[in-house]
Amino acid sequence: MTRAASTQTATATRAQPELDQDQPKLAVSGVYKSFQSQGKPLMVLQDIDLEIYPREFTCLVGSSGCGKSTLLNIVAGLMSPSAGKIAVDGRPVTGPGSDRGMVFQTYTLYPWLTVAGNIQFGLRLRGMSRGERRDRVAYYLDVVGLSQFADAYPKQLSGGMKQRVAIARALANDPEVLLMDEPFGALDAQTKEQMQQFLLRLWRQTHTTVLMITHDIEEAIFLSQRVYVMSARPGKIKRTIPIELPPNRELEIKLDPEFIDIKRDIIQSLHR
Ligand SMILES: Nc1ncnc2c1ncn2[C@@H]1O[C@H](COP(=O)(O)OP(=O)(O)OP(=O)(O)O)[C@@H](O)[C@H]1O
Repeated sequence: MTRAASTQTATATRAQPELDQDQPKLAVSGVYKSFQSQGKPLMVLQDIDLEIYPREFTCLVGSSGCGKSTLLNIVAGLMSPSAGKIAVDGRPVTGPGSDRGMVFQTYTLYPWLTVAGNIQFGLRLRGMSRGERRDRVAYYLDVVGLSQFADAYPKQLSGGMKQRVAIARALANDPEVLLMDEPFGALDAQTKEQMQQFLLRLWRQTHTTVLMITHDIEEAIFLSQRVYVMSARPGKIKRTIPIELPPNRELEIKLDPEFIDIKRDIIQSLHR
């Protein structure tokens, strides 16, 4: 088999794994988190339970300071919970791991590496052969529409392009779950909408399981199958809202009465 063919096969295998839809890909059970603030405990998360199923795109919304990033950092293994458990495919999370890819709001690309160098950084650390790395980088550059920019440096890219590289870098490591913390928060309104369309198309192509934080309620509805609404501190899951819109969504759907009803419902939940 040629290398290109073997990459295509590997990619097809990644895109359509055997799935047990009854088993959550990511399970968060009874998570609490307190910090010490001015000598006193500050409870930030209280009894958080989440179950995210294979291929689901889910968003977490909540007011500023309610503990969204804290929760995502705990799921990423960057912080320990005060109580409770996290599991990916039933395996307990005890620290960071390649089963969870992370994309942050601020650009976290290595400025001294090219776009291709950034995407293959983790693959090199994992000891992947040069040929495999080259194929995988080419595949993900194509997926995010940046093949022409393989040799460019981050400073030569727009904000939206940098985030596409960050997403490609996370996906190239084949994570079981993609975690995103306000990935489009720093972009202007128009680029943000382009990125939402891009991310939805990408998700339809790869069917990665996603947990994303956003302040933007329209963004959450547009992208998700399910939206979790958190209460103000201490953050609890106040509501879980299934988004029963068609999977093939275009931006115009944001003007649809059904979309607006869901938005009103989420806003009222946040204010209640
Ligand atoms: N390391 C820390 N030590 C003490 N307090 C912390 C620490 N990290 C976060 N906090 C506090 O925990 C609370 C939740 O913070 P977090 O960043 O998780 O909220 P958030 O919902 O993501 O907010 P935003 O939407 O504004 O980003 C805040 O009051 C914050 O000040």
